[in-house]
Amino acid sequence: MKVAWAGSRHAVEVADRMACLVASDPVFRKDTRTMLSRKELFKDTLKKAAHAWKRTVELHLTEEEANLLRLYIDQPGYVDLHWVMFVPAIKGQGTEEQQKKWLTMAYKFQIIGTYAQTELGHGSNVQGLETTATFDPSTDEFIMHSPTLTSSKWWPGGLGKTSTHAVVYARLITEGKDYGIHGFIMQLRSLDDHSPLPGITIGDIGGKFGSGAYNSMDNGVMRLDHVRIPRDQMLMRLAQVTREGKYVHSDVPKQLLYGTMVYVRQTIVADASRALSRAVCIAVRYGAIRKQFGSKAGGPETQVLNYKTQQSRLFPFLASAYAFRFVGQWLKWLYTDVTQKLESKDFSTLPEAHACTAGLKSVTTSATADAIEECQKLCGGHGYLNSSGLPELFAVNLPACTYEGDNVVLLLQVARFLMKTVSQVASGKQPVGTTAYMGNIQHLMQCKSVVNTVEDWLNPAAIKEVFEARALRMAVNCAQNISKAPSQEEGFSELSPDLVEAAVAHVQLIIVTKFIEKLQEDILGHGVKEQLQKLCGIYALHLIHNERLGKLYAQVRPNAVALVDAFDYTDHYLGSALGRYDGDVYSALYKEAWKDPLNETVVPDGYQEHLRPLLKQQLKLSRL
Ligand SMILES: CCCCCCCC/C=C\CCCCCCCC(=O)SCCNC(=O)CCNC(=O)[C@H](O)C(C)(C)COP(=O)(O)OP(=O)(O)OC[C@H]1O[C@@H](n2cnc3c(N)ncnc32)[C@H](O)[C@@H]1OP(=O)(O)O
Ligand SMILES: Cc1cc2nc3c(=O)[nH]c(=O)nc-3n(C[C@H](O)[C@H](O)[C@H](O)COP(=O)(O)OP(=O)(O)OC[C@H]3O[C@@H](n4cnc5c(N)ncnc54)[C@H](O)[C@@H]3O)c2cc1C
Repeated sequence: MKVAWAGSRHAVEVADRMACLVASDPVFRKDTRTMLSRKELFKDTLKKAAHAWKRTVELHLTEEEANLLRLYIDQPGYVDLHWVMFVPAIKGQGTEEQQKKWLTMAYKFQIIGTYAQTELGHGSNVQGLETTATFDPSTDEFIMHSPTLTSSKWWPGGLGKTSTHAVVYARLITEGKDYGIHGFIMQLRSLDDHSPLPGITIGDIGGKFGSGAYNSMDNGVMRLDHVRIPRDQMLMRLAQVTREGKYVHSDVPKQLLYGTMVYVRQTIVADASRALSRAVCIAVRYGAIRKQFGSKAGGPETQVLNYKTQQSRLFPFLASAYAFRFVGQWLKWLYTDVTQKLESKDFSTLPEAHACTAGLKSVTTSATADAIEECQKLCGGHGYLNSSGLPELFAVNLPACTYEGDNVVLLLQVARFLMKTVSQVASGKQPVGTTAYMGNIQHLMQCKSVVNTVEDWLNPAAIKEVFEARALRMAVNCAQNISKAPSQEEGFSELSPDLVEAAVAHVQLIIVTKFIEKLQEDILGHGVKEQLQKLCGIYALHLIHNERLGKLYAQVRPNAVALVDAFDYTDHYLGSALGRYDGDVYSALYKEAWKDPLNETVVPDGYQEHLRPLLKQQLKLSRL
């Protein structure tokens, strides 16, 4: 099962090696992270990132190994933005010459970069950004400027205190005309003493949800006061400004400006499956240890994992973790395929790639945030302790519903794509890829489910048809209602809640389909495929048919712990007293409690000042 989860034997081996490297290095300790002040936590992040880089160089780690090392360190920081956004933005939007110049420095960490798009006033509406880049032909430079308070860059990770450079998104103005949003490489801080360059005001935007968690990241604010940069620091793969100031657009679609976001959304699906699997791992393992109430008087107490209510809340998450993992692996393939097509100037699959990455990012991160919260409840009181690992896991993954595109905004993008596809089908065009099912419109609009018995629900063809019919009927229903509105735009706006639901149904169909396709592959190991078939059934059916699932849950229960062991997480990475591999939960919880700074003294700070006078006063009152 570890191989099925990781994707290959090689993937299991590398992940194991990197996880153990991190777990055995004292610099990467994280058990007291939630007790650090913001300043201490930030410094700890700098230390870990520098140490990770040192180890990467010393051990000559490959890119795959270095990425895993960063993942298992498990502490958000500026390096994430550098590798996940800054480098890909230059790769996707820079010319070959620009890539050579900037990536050479970025790959050696001679510069640290971030992705500065969002502003105080606009995040979702990228076309509404206000920062300006005005070309000055007299000096062959762009003047980068924040004209209003709301144009302040706001949120970019690593911007606050660390980044030396950024890809900054700004409105390109030349020859008096506004050509809209484009990307520019800017140096922000001196490479000698790290002070901001003239005209740049920069800082951290402040503490965030939860303790520890995302507070390790210096999300930043930046204002630009007529800062000049050379013309060749505009990213010029999609469009160029000539020496004379002429704007020239390349023959590539302008949506490629959003390409970095497509790339990152795809990686976020993998992050979501990982976060969900960690929460499930903690809740399942703990559920096997925690006992509450006896079955008969004097008999042994019941493992809480044996309660049917516990199973019906928890096993859909276990199934979702596997479902998201497999769809994430497929999405990575889709992204690679689209990138290869783009390189040979075939842009036909771009809209589908956008819809798939946006939709899957949205559905998987929303489900993951909800599930982590529920896992906390599934662990009872102990789940609420920081030492369970769940509060931090929740706080770190909650913003994934917002960053890289608000989840509702992204689902509306999927809905727009679906409405276009429905109208193309109506005019006789055969849809392809993940919308191919819409071509089967005659049948799917009328068909009745072939399901008669409980067992029929486990037939993959039946499940798939149910999901196809549901998604198509919801999309067609929306399209029909939009066509009755005074205008397309008004109809879309009025029906947006229904459109979001239709988009979710389409995305869930993709997830179910990819799980079913995974089961058609050769899967090694005795009983592994059978377990995955049960999980696939649970994932699909819990979305539509909750009542009949009890039997499947009972079949999964004997292997539940093994199914989370297959995620192959070290105790260090899981970071949870409740989810420990050895099950020694109570001594771990007890030991963790003593690490709290409040326990440094027996009598707390503040006793003399506040507690004692209060108690003395009560003493006086009682004497009265
Ligand atoms: C302790 C644990 C440790 C864990 C470790 C952590 C691991 C770290 C891993 C990872 C780190 C990641 C850290 C996170 C970092 C976060 C970074 C950010 O947040 S960066 C900002 C993102 N900002 C957004 O995403 C804005 C969202 N808004 C948009 O994307 C757009 O503005 C949008 C789509 C909402 C509207 O776009 P329009 O204003 O141009 O309007 P329209 O008309 O809708 O679109 C025009 C056309 O372009 C297409 N389009 C839109 N987006 C596209 C795209 N991306 N690709 C292709 N086409 C696209 C559309 O389909 C439409 O096409 P037609 O004209 O209908 O054919
Ligand atoms: C932890 C974190 C890290 C981040 N890192 C970066 C970074 O490195 N670089 C960067 O540039 N940005 C970053 N961001 C910013 C992030 O990308 C934006 O917050 C995100 O795109 C959402 O935009 P917004 O904040 O403007 O939300 P808004 O768009 O203001 O959303 C507010 C509400 O309005 C709703 N809404 C908005 N538009 C519509 C619509 N058309 N129809 C229906 N409902 C709508 C949304 O659903 C939401 O409920 C980060 C954000 C966070 C939280």
